[in-house]
Amino acid sequence: MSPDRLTFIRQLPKAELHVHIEGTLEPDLIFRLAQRNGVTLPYADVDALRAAYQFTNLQSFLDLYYAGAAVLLTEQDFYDMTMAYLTRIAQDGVVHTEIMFDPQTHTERGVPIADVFAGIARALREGKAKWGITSCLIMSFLRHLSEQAAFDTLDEALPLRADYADVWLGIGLDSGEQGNPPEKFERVYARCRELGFYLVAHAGEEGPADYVSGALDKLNVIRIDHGVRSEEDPALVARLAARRIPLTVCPLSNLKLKVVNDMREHNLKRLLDQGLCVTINSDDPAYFGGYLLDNYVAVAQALDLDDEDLVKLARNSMDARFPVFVSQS
Ligand SMILES: Nc1ncnc2[nH]cnc12
Ligand SMILES: [Zn+2]
Repeated sequence: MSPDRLTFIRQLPKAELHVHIEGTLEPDLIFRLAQRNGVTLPYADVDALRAAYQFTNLQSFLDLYYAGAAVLLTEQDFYDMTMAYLTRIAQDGVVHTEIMFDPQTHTERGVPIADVFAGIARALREGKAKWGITSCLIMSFLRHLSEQAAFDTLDEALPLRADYADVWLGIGLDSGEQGNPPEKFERVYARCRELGFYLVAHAGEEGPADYVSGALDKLNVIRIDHGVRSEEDPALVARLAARRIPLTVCPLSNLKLKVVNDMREHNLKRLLDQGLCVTINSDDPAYFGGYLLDNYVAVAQALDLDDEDLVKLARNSMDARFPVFVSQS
């Protein structure tokens, strides 16, 4: 790509709406934190760890992702991870980020949930002061765990809400999709809705289009994370277009997890052309080979996107921010 085109994309004001903060842990930071915390890793060095990043599907990635997150133990660790991510995206023209985190991954290892919130929020507040990047948190439930475990996590987190009223705005649902339909979390989402959180959920990444309909109908989400398999149901596509339900699509993730075999086959442009509010996101940039700008570049090249498409994608990302941010701007 020409330097001018890259500058054009970098300078578009962009929001990142689908990133797992644990998925921003770069191998060198994993090793540094492991050393600091006395955690032994089953890899000799950074290169050996990076060499293990060969995924065949979502689960093969999740196994490594949860293992990598095991180096996170203290408030400072969560701060360092989040600060590293913000430092990186500040160079890419990202003006706003809505970050998912998985407290259950940490509390089950004995890490206090208060330390998870404190470290991430401290970095987000500093990131706003330093670079003007606005941000918020989406606390996500692991869908391979039970409904009860999600309720327990919510109960543990709620006493912290007042301290993080400026950042904790959303609820999400992630981890292994197959066999864990949205309906499993219908009651938890109903409670979160009563509590006034913005609701999102992963659906239609590896799971069927039915899971996207389920997330809309049973969970009342305002955005769909991924959603690329919606294309298999034309009535659903029409509904997503008519209601302008944003899809937070993650192209490099889809390629690395073999949701698509070749970026040239990605349906992002087809969905965009059908009037859907498609956005571009990085998902787990440390594992999938690129941050937000890299994702824009990868699809621009593979799908031959023109400037109008790129402006539309960036604008969609700003329009699809949580309503409180849209109304402020
Ligand atoms: N792409 C993804 N899908 C589901 N859960 C995830 N957790 C982190 N990345 C994920
Ligand atoms: Zn994701």
